[in-house]
Amino acid sequence: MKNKITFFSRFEADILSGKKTITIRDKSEAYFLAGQQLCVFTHETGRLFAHIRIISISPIRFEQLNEQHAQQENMSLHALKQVVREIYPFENEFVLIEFELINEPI
Ligand SMILES: CC(=O)Nc1ccn([C@@H]2O[C@H](CO)[C@@H](O)[C@H]2O)c(=O)n1
Repeated sequence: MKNKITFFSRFEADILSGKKTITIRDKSEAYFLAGQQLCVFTHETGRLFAHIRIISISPIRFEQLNEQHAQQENMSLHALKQVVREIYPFENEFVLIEFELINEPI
């Protein structure tokens, strides 16, 4: 089982400060499991910058994104929808991955 995930580097600071605690992914990344510990890399350069533990993973549709998700992303709901649409222009079905930072290396 793959224990890696990548994020765009513009989200690194929010993840490391604990302000961003969810990510919305398409079904190509639906294989993660609650409890799993992941190494986190930047998408752009593949630099390891964090370790996280998956708290939960659940299906979600674009139109179900709400203010609570936006807060967990540390952005407005409008910005969150825009970001998701930029990354996944044609997708409607996603997985909501909730995570926490961990200190110990895997
Ligand atoms: C290949 C790769 O890295 N893909 C992605 C995909 C998503 N995201 C983040 O998930 C949230 C909603 O999609 C937003 O906050 C984005 O930050 C990301 O960082 N990187």
